[in-house]
Amino acid sequence: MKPLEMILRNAARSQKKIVLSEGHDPRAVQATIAARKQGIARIALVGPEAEIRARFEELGAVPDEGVEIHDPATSPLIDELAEVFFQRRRHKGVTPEQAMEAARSPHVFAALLVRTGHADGTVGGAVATTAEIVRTAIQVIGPAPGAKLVSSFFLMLFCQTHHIKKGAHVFADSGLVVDPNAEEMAQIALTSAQSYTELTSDIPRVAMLSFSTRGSASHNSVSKVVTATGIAKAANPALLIDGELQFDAAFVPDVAASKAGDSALGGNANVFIFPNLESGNIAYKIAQRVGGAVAIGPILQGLAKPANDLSRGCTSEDLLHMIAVTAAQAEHVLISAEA
Ligand SMILES: CC(C)(COP(=O)(O)OP(=O)(O)OC[C@H]1O[C@@H](n2cnc3c(N)ncnc32)[C@H](O)[C@@H]1OP(=O)(O)O)[C@@H](O)C(=O)NCCC(=O)NCCS
Ligand SMILES: CC(=O)OP(=O)(O)O
Repeated sequence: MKPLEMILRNAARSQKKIVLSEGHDPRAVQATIAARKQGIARIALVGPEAEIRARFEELGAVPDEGVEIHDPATSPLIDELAEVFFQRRRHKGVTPEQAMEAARSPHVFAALLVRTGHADGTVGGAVATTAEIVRTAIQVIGPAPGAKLVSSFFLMLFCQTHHIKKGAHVFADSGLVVDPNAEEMAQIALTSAQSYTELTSDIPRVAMLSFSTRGSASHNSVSKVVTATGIAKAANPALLIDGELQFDAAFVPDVAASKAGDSALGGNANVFIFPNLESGNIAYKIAQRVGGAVAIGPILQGLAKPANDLSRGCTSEDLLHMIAVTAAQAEHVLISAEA
């Protein structure tokens, strides 16, 4: 089964409640209608109620029983949520009044719904910037137990006829950590490998990317990738990981044979770890806009509960896919908690 079909099918089976923090955006309402029609998830839309209802009317639809609308301005949950925010941020000098003001912001309200168990995961960022969505997720939901670094990845689906290699690939970090040091790059690799397995049920093959393969160039940034690879290998000796490699040596078996004949990846990596956000963000947009890949993300990893971002250039279909991915992550949070 194709990875996206599998993710959509698993989401439909789990029936999670996913919050969209930009509930008034036409793409959010379109994605809600599609998610309900395909039975992918229950949806909570956060935003001004009148505007959200107007969007449904414009689309000739009405919210069904699987859709909740939460208007922070009138919500009966606001006191409970503001108190939770206050308790989470009082050590930073936040006052109860400031907590109430923060809780009325749709992104904070949505993250608080997840934090308090009123919903299973949240999606925003079709309008807001990544920085706003990520800061809210870190502050309200917080890192998973034992996780030091929150990072992000794109699930890249190569499914066009011209894609020689089809299937799901991970590009990380393409959305969040701007300039990771070696320790952080190793952490991104380890978490991304785990995310790949969670979403595809497949074995991760991790390439640590650089502009150099096996010492073909020498520079501090190349050394960083070599060190990061060593740290990740030491932390998880069973992980199939190699670096430093250029993208062609990680993706094209013939090039791998000539540039890195000893590589255990053999030019068949499926998880690509970029040395910094510049390369990761630019690479995903080129693969999407020139290469025709489906790009789902930025998917956040290392959080206690799922909270995901979008590109402001996203379509309602991208949002639908992100709802399904968020539901899949929520299912894994549940499984880990039960284990
Ligand atoms: C995500 C981002 C906003 C965090 O930036 P920041 O300036 O460090 O944020 P702040 O200093 O306000 O930190 C907010 C909190 O998050 C924590 N934090 C920041 N980055 C973190 C990370 N990667 N993992 C875990 N915690 C993190 C900080 O420790 C801080 O915690 P505190 O408030 O409890 O002290 C920043 O990394 C960023 O702008 N990234 C690029 C996003 C972007 O533009 N991407 C391109 C488009 S996708
Ligand atoms: C992920 C990303 O690049 O987001 P945006 O396009 O909104 O900046």
